[in-house]
Amino acid sequence: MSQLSLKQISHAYGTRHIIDGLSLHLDKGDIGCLLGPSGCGKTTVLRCIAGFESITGGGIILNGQTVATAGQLVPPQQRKIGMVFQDYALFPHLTVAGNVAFGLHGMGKAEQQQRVTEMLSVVGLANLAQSYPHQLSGGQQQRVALARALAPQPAILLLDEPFSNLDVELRKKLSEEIRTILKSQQMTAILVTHDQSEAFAMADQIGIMQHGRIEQWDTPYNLYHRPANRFVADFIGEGVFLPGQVIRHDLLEIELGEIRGTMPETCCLGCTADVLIRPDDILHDDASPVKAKVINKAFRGAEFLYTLELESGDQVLSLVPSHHNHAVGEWIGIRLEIDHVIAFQR
Ligand SMILES: Nc1ncnc2c1ncn2[C@@H]1O[C@H](COP(=O)(O)OP(=O)(O)OP(=O)(O)O)[C@@H](O)[C@H]1O
Repeated sequence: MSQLSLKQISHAYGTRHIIDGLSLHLDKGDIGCLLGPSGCGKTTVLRCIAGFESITGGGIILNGQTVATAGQLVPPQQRKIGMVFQDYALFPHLTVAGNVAFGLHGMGKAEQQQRVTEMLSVVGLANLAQSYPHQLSGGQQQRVALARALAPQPAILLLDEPFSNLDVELRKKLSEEIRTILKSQQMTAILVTHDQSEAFAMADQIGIMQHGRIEQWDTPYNLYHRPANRFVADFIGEGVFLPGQVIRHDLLEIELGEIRGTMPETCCLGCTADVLIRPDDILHDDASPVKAKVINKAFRGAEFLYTLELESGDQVLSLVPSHHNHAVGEWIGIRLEIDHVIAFQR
């Protein structure tokens, strides 16, 4: 069942067009994410959904109700929206329980207390109900903020860079935990971030934004393996583009060998295409006749990410199990093992 639809929405600050005919759709219980470079308009989209900004074109439909069109705006407090921000925004003078109860006015005392207990148990903080925010860690404070936002059972939850004040390890853990909590509540949510691993850990659908538009709205898997254009291919994951000759409509040749797969229509026979090579497409293989020189290496625990120079001078990346510890300057054997072609016209 559809919970949120943005239909060709536009927004301008004065004469500056920030959002330009942007559409997306979420069903109930879906977690969406807007991911893109700084300034592309992610927060502005969130503010339009919340009702803090009006739109200059298109429409926003939330839970079956049109909440915004050009010139018409349902005020934020009538939209049943929950929000979680990066700075937690907890009330320092209220206990954890008091913070969670804050949005529950209009409810009987006993019912309110029951809801607070239930939400604190959902976020795993039942034992901290009487603590104050300053007595909690950053991750715990963010879970209180989440419980507070979920308590009034909003139609949708908006999360604006919710983990950016936390260290990398905690971010990863908390994004997985919060996804589990949202799914357990069947809560529809939109997350804004510029951290790809956060987006991948949390979202069912991700919109890659550039200049106020969504370049591709898709699952994390498809964004990585089937990027719709060069911008998305560049933005998502790691990799390099190598020149390739289009030999047939289903065959390309690059320096490292032939690649089979369906070519995009824009790549004509005989043309040179730019072929995306991910680090997991290049395997280290001592027996391979193809050699490459180690230019750089980054230790990642289980793996090294090697930057390798081919004979032509072009560079590729390769993820290699970290017990293969080669020195910079060394030539190592590599083999191309690529599942499908991602190529764009030059
Ligand atoms: N209140 C405002 N008045 C004028 N321009 C604004 C206002 N808020 C944002 N902008 C501009 O709108 C553009 C989009 O801003 P927005 O905050 O939506 O981007 P973002 O993708 O969320 O960026 P970031 O990742 O850096 O938070 C930016 O160029 C910004 O300078």
